[in-house]
Amino acid sequence: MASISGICSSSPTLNHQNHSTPKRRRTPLPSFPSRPKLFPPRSLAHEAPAQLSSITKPHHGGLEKDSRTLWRRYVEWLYQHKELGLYLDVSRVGFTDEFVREMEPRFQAALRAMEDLEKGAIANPDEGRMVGHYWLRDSSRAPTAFLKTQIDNTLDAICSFANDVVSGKIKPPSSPEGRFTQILSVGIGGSALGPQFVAEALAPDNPPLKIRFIDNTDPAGIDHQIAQLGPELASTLVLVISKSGGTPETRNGLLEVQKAFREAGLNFPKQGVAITQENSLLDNTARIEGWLARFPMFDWVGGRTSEMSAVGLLPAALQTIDIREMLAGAALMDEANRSTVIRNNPAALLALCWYWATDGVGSKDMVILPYKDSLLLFSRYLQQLVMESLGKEFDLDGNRVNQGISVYGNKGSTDQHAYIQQLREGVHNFFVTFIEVLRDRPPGHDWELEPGVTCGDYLFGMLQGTRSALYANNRESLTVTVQEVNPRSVGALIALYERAVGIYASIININAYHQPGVEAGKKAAGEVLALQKRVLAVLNEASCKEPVEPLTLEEVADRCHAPEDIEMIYKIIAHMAANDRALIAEGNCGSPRSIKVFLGECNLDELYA
Ligand SMILES: O=P(O)(O)OC[C@H]1O[C@H](O)[C@H](O)[C@@H](O)[C@@H]1O
Repeated sequence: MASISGICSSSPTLNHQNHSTPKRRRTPLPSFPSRPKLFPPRSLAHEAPAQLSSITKPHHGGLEKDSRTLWRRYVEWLYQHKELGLYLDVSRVGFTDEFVREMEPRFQAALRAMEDLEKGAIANPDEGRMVGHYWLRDSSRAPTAFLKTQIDNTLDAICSFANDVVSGKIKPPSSPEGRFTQILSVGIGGSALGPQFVAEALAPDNPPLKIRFIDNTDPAGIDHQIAQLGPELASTLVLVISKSGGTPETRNGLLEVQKAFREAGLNFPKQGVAITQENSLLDNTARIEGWLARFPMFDWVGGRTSEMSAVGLLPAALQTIDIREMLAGAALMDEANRSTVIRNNPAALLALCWYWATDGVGSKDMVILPYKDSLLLFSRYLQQLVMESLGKEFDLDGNRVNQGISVYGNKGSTDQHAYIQQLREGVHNFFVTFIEVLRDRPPGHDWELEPGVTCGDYLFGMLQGTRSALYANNRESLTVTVQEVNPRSVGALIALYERAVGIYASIININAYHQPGVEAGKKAAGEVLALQKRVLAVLNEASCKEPVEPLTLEEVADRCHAPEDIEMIYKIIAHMAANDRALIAEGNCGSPRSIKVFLGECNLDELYA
């Protein structure tokens, strides 16, 4: 049985007295008259970002290649958080001193805005909301006592519930094991990506409860998860996670899982947990149906920054991941990111490099390359955090900017056998962020597969070799180094990127905390389903005729009063026919007929042969 003491062992508040202010190590270097200019300075427009794209970045004919100069730059700019053991190396990004000087005022303004945000300002003006994910790891910073109490009580409830489940005190009503052995998480976007990343990074090899995810409305994917659970459905704790409580994919997943419970003769509410905003559709459903537990999400926590809320903390705690250590790591990183000195503020340093590398307009992609299997999902997690925050059509002044930075990557050295070829020699449309983990194996577990060389040495060599090879061909990179993958370092990494995105968003003058674009997609999906209902009604009516009245595609479109949607109508019919959807004929006109009767008339091969 897993030790339950490890879940929420340490004291609830941060041990502030040993918080060491991050120090920059200065190796005394031979003095030289002035720092070598790595690039001709480039003027930076201070106008609205709309003009930013007019900047013509000086052709990077070549980055500085002298090794002694690079060593000096490495030492000069290396950020170290001694207590976290986290380093940030920006030396392989070629920004100039002039660039840093020119950006200083904008960074000071961004850091002031971040300070206001943490004090409870309406930092999400489009939705009129505060932005409070930083309060989740240091509730003393919440702007009101009420919010602080909510945060603390929720954390205590999470720890208590998780301890009771893991210990078997809370158990499923009827399961051979007599305890919960599985977690089925149903959620999407920020209600899945954080829990998935953290599970992959931190779950023990044999956790007391193994987690799996339904994060889509794909029937086959849902069937696969339920089939893999098999009889263990009876000992599965189902977490239904949705901040809004109304996301269609999550709702569909819930309905499908509840159907599986019915068919297995199981009582879903006794194994269901809801994590959602209070009084949401999901919350009310869970309350009325008497689910096992409900945990709140707060409107001032966005989906993509919810890993330190119940969304991420409950699934992690149920896997015996030490969530208070995650929170502590994030809090230490938050503290470092409040420095007003750019070079002592790792999040500001990241944002500075992102701006330089992408001209402040996203001209290059962000390739995330953790050289550690357990961090495989970090890039998927960052895709939402970075792209849903920065990918915006308008800035805060209404200028059309079409901003953003594209993110991709998986893990090294594996990706060296996939796309690094293009990075090394091909189109130069990216910069790389290496995530380096110094410890290869737990102490005493290392093994030399050849004299003096371990597997981890190869991984280290591959990372360093790739960094050098890319830089030799003028490809810029950052390196974030942690000692090992543990709750504290994962918490710190999450906090580092949450803050860097927030600072960068201020620099480019956009709202990082709303997502208007996704509503458009949801609306369009609703229109397709509404059209499908009209198509079915038309075909049902026609199928009542004896003999069946075959309709042409045009006739179906006309009867749907949607002649302009003829292509979508064809796709709808083709999809339904591929799934053998029968027409449930209205009234009592015979047995249901296959929709294929109509597809014949609508077959493109015949129609437009
Ligand atoms: O947690 P939910 O309300 O179900 O939302 C799930 C996801 O839906 C949308 O895609 C939003 O853009 C995401 O930010 C959010 O994480």
